[in-house]
Amino acid sequence: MARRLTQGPLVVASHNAGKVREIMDLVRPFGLDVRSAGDLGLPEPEETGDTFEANAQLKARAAALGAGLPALADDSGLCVPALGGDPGIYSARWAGPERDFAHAMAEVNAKLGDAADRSAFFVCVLALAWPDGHMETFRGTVDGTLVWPPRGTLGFGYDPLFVAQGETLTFGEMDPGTKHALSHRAAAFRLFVDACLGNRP
Ligand SMILES: O=P(O)(O)OP(=O)(O)OP(=O)(O)OC[C@H]1O[C@@H](n2cnc3c(O)ncnc32)[C@H](O)[C@@H]1O
Ligand SMILES: [Mg+2]
Repeated sequence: MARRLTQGPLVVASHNAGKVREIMDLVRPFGLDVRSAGDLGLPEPEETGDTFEANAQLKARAAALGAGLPALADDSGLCVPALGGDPGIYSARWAGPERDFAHAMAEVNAKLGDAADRSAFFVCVLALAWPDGHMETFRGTVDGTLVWPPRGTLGFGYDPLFVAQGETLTFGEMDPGTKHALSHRAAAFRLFVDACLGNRP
């Protein structure tokens, strides 16, 4: 049995504005009092793990200890089988310190070259840590293909490159509500809700 999150403040342990916006959208119907790590002035820990789980857990743990509150962290990325799973856990790092995703998307496309396999999937691991060290972890994925050139200005990160299976618009062209019906983040979030909130509207 997962530990339930009862009412009270929850920290969203991310410094990525796009992610924080999506997580706030997903959390809003549950009426939780949510604060972001940035609002609380929490530092951004170094992501030294070699899995999405390890990185999500270290971010959640650092924020829970820093704030003295339960904290939800998200570690996510784009995995491309033809590139051996890259950029994967290095998705943010491929964009460099400037977080230049035009550059990162061009890098993915250049490395793919004329590969026949343009399949890709997004992964999102959510980790919920309490200040006493308890942790719950959830993983969601979404399969799709990569287009070139990038399309759309909605979303963030690699969204303009990615068309989910069965769709025609990229995540960058979709309104947020449509992305939430399909995304890796929403899939992980549903597991989190079922396990830890249990009052899905
Ligand atoms: O660690 P935090 O502070 O949460 O922010 P971050 O941007 O560094 O986040 P990650 O370490 O998890 O890196 C994941 C990167 O993968 C990309 N990514 C994750 N989810 C995405 C999504 O829904 N759409 C597009 N790109 C996404 C995005 O570029 C992120 O920067
Ligand atoms: Mg990060």
